[in-house]
Parts: sequence; structure tokens; C-alpha cells
Amino acid sequence: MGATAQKDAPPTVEAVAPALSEDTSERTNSDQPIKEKSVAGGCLSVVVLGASGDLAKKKTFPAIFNLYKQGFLPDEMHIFGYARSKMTDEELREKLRGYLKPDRIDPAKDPEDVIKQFLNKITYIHGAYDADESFIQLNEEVSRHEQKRSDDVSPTRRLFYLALPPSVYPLVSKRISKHCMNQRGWTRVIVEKPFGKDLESSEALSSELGALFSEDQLYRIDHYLGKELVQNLLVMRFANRFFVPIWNRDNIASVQIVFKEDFGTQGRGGYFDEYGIIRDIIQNHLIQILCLLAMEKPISLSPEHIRDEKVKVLECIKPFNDKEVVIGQYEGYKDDQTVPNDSSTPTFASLVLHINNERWDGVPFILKAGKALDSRKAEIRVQFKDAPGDIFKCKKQGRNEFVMRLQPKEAMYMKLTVKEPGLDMRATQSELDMSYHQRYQDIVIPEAYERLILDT
Ligand SMILES: NC(=O)C1=CN([C@@H]2O[C@H](COP(=O)(O)OP(=O)(O)OC[C@H]3O[C@@H](n4cnc5c(N)ncnc54)[C@H](OP(=O)(O)O)[C@@H]3O)[C@@H](O)[C@H]2O)C=CC1
Ligand SMILES: O=C1O[C@H](COP(=O)(O)O)[C@@H](O)[C@H](O)[C@H]1O
Repeated sequence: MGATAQKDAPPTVEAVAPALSEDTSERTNSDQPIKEKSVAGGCLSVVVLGASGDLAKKKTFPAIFNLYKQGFLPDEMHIFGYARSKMTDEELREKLRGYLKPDRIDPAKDPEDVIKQFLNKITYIHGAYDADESFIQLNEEVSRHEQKRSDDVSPTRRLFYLALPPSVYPLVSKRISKHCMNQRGWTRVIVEKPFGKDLESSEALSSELGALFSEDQLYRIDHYLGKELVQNLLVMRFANRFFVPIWNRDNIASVQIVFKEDFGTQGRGGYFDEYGIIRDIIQNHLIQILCLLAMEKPISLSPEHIRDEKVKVLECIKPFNDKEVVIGQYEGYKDDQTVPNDSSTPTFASLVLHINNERWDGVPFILKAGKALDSRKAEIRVQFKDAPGDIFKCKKQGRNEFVMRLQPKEAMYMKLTVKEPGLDMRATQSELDMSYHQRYQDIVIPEAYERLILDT
């Protein structure tokens, strides 16, 4: 809900930015450039595996740039893009340039120079995901950078971001663990959702990664949890007295969580076709939102207490009814060169979940996600029941609905019962900031993100 929420903003690492500042009083969400801060120094190497892909260009590199342009990263940082595709450093830089936004840069600096300096910090290495020699070479490149930018005694830091399909994680992780571990400081590995393909592969992945890295070296990311509106759900529900008594089956008729994109796979068939829309969006992003909407108040804001409450919600969900599931594939999906001609992977799915507990019994949670649809939108719609004893006789459709929008622009508004159908009372972003922002600053940076780069 903060004013910085922008279309296509890379939220996950963006949410980390304030946590990198030594002075946490600067956790603002203003559009103003943030005064430059010194960050716990030392040599930092960020390795983006899958650097040729969609996530890397749309989210990972822009997120690192957002930190860089606000002065949250040390001068001694270097980024290594790694993938199988053949590309030069310059080709990768050109591919990324258009995704790096010049906003929030110190006005004393030329934004073009800042972008250029950042791009010059990126080197591309092409190699296989299953070849030891490629990772030996990667390790040599990283060590060379460390030798150049650090003395022999200071600790160094290595962050590996796996912007890859999950099926590749074990191959890559084994080789990172064997050849690329930092001998002079921390090593961290970030893995993306979906975490496996089904229960069996997810458990196998857990034990494979668990055998290679300790829990504090491993970061599992769902970038929807970094979106400001999603981070604010707990505050909204549990810190605002007026929400507390109405958030239940007595007052709420249904909840919809909707994700729509107006573009298709755009060459991402290599990842997407193996997973489909349910694993890509519903199982992680939408289910995380559902948990935050439906869970009971956690004992505290510790990640463990929040997780425990989410698990209770998941355990109460009834197996779903086939009649309440719709799946489909958009026309033209198979024209994408990266998608097999005989693919039956769903690109659209809608399903109804029922939470069998005292708070939610009888309230349908409708989850919908689709690619290549009519518009781009991500929102939560909470339909309240009608106030008893209607005297207004106006159209019922669309009233008493509370909408929280994540895309294209984060916003929250209530459709009140009004005589003129369709008249909404929309709060402006600044009003929302005033009502929620103060508390938000105090609590929401998840500890796991803070630990990611703050610890040295
Ligand atoms: N795209 C997005 O907006 C988001 C994606 N994610 C997650 O990021 C991960 C990667 O997704 P995304 O970047 O979109 O997907 P891509 O299809 O763009 O894949 C990324 C890179 O991985 C390599 N790759 C693709 N398919 C395979 C394969 N079958 N075997 C080995 N390597 C392969 C390719 O690099 P090369 O061939 O050059 O080695 C490709 O450039 C997924 O887990 C996804 O859930 C998460 C949030 C947002
Ligand atoms: O995780 C993913 O998310 C993106 C959409 O993210 P958004 O922040 O731009 O809404 C989606 O395009 C992609 O398929 C999926 O892997």
C-alpha cells in the first residue's frame, strides 16, 4: 500500500532494502531517493544462476539494482550471471538495461551513469548445470574477484540465487556445495518457488538440499510475501480493532483470490510447461495469501509462529471437489517455440477451497489464476454478507465488497452499500499510508530477509 508500490516492482529483495540500512529509522516507503547509507562492508559476490531467463531479467537483477542505486550494497560487490546460453557480458547487460528503472536515484547523480556502473559490475559465465568443470571455473572467477577486492583476512560473502526451474536445483546445489563454498565467510543459497512438483519431489528436494546446506544457509523465496499489501495483511487483520470482530463466517460470504496476466509464456516454456499454472501461481502465491487471510492470530510475529498458524489453516482445508475445479489452456500457447506441440499443461485454473474450522465453515475461498487473459490483475475480494433488513432496495451485486489489489497498483477499497450501484469509496494511497504505514514500518520485514544480507 505504500506509495513506492509500482507496477513490475521487484518486491522480494526490494523489501529487504530498508533492512540493509544500519539506521533502521529510514524504513520509509516514500518516492524520494533514499539518502545513501553505508552498508556493512566487505566483498560480496552475487551469482545468479539462470541469468538468461525471465525471472532474472524481470525481478532478480532489477531487485539487486534497486538496492544498489540506493546505496545499500557495498562497492566491493560483483554479480556473476551464469546459464547455459551463449552470451557475452555486453549482451547480458543490454538485455537487462531496459528493466533497470532510474527512479529513486540520488538527484545529485546522473541516472544513466548509475545504471552503467551497475551493469559494469555484471560478468556473464556460460556453463552447464551438471558439469563439475563449469562450477570449478565459476569458483575461480568468484575467487579472482575476491582476491582483487578484499585483503587476505577480511571475511567475504557469496550469495547464489537459483533463478532456475526447480528440477535443476539438485544438480546445481551439489556443484555449489562441492566447488563453490566460501572459505572466508558466509555462503547463502536462494531457491525459488515452486519447491518441487508434488509431495514426493518436494520432500526429496528438502532432503537433498538439507544434506548440502544448513538451514541458515538456505532461503526459500516466494516473492508475493514481499509485496507490501501482502505484508500488511497481518497488520490489517490483527492490529485494527474494527476488522477483528467481523473477520469470520458470520459476516463474510465468500473470498476470491485472483491472479490474471495479459501475457502468455513468452519463451518460458522450458520452465512453465513442466509445472503449469497451479504449481506456478496457486500452490504458492495464492495459497500464501489464503493462509494470511484465514489464519488465527499468531503468538508473535516470529517466522515460526506465523508458519505454525498457516499450517493449521492448510490442515483444515478439505480435499477439493472435482466439480469445483476448472482448468484450461489459452489458444496459441503451443505456438511458443519453447512449449512442446502436444502440451496439455493448464495455463488457467480456478478452484474452490473450503476451510473446515469454526471461523470459516461454509465460506468458499475461490482461487483463480490464468495467463494470456483480458487484463493484468491480482487482487483479493472479500464479499461481506448483506446488512440485515435492507431498506435501500438497490442492486445487491458488487456491494459490501472489500477489495485489496496487488496488481497493477497496490490499493485497497470498500464497495459500500450505496444507492448508486457501482459507486466505490476508494481510499487514496496516501490515506492508506497514514492508516497502516506506521505499524508496517515497525514490524514487517521478515527476519529471514533481514538475515539474508545483514549478517556478516
Ligand atoms: N518469471 C517470473 O516472473 C518469476 C519466476 N519465478 C520462478 O523462477 C524460476 C525460473 O523461472 P523463469 O525464469 O521464469 O523461467 P525460464 O524458463 O526463463 O528459465 C530460466 C532459465 O533456466 C534455464 N532453463 C529453462 N528450462 C530449463 C530446463 N528444463 N532445464 C535446465 N535449464 C532450464 C534457461 O537458461 P539456459 O538455457 O540459458 O541455461 C532459462 O533461461 C521458477 O522456479 C519460477 O517459479 C518466480 C517468480 C517470478
Ligand atoms: O512467480 C511468478 O510470478 C509472476 C508474476 O509476478 P508479479 O509480481 O509480476 O505479479 C508470473 O508471471 C510468473 O509466471 C510466476 O512464475
